[in-house]
Amino acid sequence: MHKSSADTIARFTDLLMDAVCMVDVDGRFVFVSAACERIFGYTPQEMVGMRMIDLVAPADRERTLAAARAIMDGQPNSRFENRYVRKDGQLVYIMWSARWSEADQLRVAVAHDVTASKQAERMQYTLYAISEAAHASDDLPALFQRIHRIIGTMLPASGFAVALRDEQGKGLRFAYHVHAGGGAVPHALARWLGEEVLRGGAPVLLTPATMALAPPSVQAAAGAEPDCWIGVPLTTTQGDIGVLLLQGGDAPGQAGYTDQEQELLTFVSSQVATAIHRQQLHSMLRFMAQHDELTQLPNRRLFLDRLQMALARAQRHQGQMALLFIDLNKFKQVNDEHGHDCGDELLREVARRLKRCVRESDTVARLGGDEFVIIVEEVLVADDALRIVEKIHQVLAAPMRLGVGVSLAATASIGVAHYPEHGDDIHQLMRQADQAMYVSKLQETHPG
Ligand SMILES: Nc1nc2c(ncn2[C@@H]2O[C@H](COP(=O)(O)OP(=O)(O)OP(=O)(O)O)[C@@H](O)[C@H]2O)c(=O)[nH]1
Repeated sequence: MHKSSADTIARFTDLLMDAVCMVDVDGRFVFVSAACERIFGYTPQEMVGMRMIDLVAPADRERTLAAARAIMDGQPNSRFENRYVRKDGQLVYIMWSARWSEADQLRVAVAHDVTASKQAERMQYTLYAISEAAHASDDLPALFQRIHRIIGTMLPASGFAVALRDEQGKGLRFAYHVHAGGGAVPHALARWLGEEVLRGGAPVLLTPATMALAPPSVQAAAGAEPDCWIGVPLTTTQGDIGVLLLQGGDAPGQAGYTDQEQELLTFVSSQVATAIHRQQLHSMLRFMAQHDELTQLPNRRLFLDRLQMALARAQRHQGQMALLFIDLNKFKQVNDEHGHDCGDELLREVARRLKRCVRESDTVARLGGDEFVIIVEEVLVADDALRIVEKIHQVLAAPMRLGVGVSLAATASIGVAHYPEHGDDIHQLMRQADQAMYVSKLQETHPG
């Protein structure tokens, strides 16, 4: 070709938005057009002579080499996609159109940067996945795990945490915190960053350069941890409900977070906040449907479920269990003499004391009025339940301070049913415990 027309073609090639590249049989760039600098971050002078495969994202190298071999075997490809690592460390998504020139022994290819549309696609997928997760999760821990997994596909992170405002709306409570290294306790830096984000109501990108913002004690506590973090507020229509924190990957040489990554996280954070808020409301409604409002103990419905499950467990393991029916004596008098509020406080205190008489795994429930029940699991001998009955009488006998100047002790009538001795279904056991309680009440009210 005449030199001046070759120069003209090269000039036009440089005007193209897509990059034209030529790669020799050894896989080295021998020509790249000007657009390469915009796409890959290297000047044409820097790129010529470099091995194409060295610029490809490691995860995409194997299939890129396979595609290059196929092209060199005479199979042109007009839609091959892979990712390159730019000079600044960012990933770019490229759609290639390439063919092999046998005469020149060169691969001639056009690179079209599809990063923006890939990111939009990814963002849409992420938003969709988060809203799916909100529907599919039964509780908050399950939702946090799903969100962690989804965001992990979008941004690298060695640590991931969700901190929510506590009930009083003042401090932060780490509701979820996972570190790739296995540690789960949020260290001082995460807590400080969370509080900063909440105070400012805006995202914070913490890099080695901005680390000096943290108080010296926090910097010292961070120690050798990688010090690149993004913190974004979780904002709903009700205001900021908490903070989402991401700690940079700790792979050697891994670049810290960028402003773009912070924007990305900020963009999805409102969807995350909505999902969490929705799940919080669900959990609250579920709790209200299953618990007694006054004492916060399980109500009759949850008690019946638990009893059914406890019985099934005992049957499966050939174990024993006990059911206690507890009815306060002369409770009406408390209301009549000291007022309903005082009666309420006594019921709350009785609930607290009953819980102290059994293990965490046992169930203390309020059936209504002054009637409580306890499911005691893994009973070894009948005496176990009797010991608990004794303990209940003791704890109720200690005076309870119920408001100004009122101090009362309570007494109760207690009936016990044992599985398997008194029946093998919940109705038989409940009948037995109720009758035993009634007998005890008669003895209390008509001694002798
Ligand atoms: N303060 C308060 N009182 C309640 C509540 N629910 C039921 N009560 C009252 O509890 C009292 C229960 O009355 P009873 O079943 O006769 O109980 P008691 O006085 O202990 O009678 P005995 O069991 O025979 O000793 C009633 O006066 C109810 O109005 C509540 O949530 N708060």
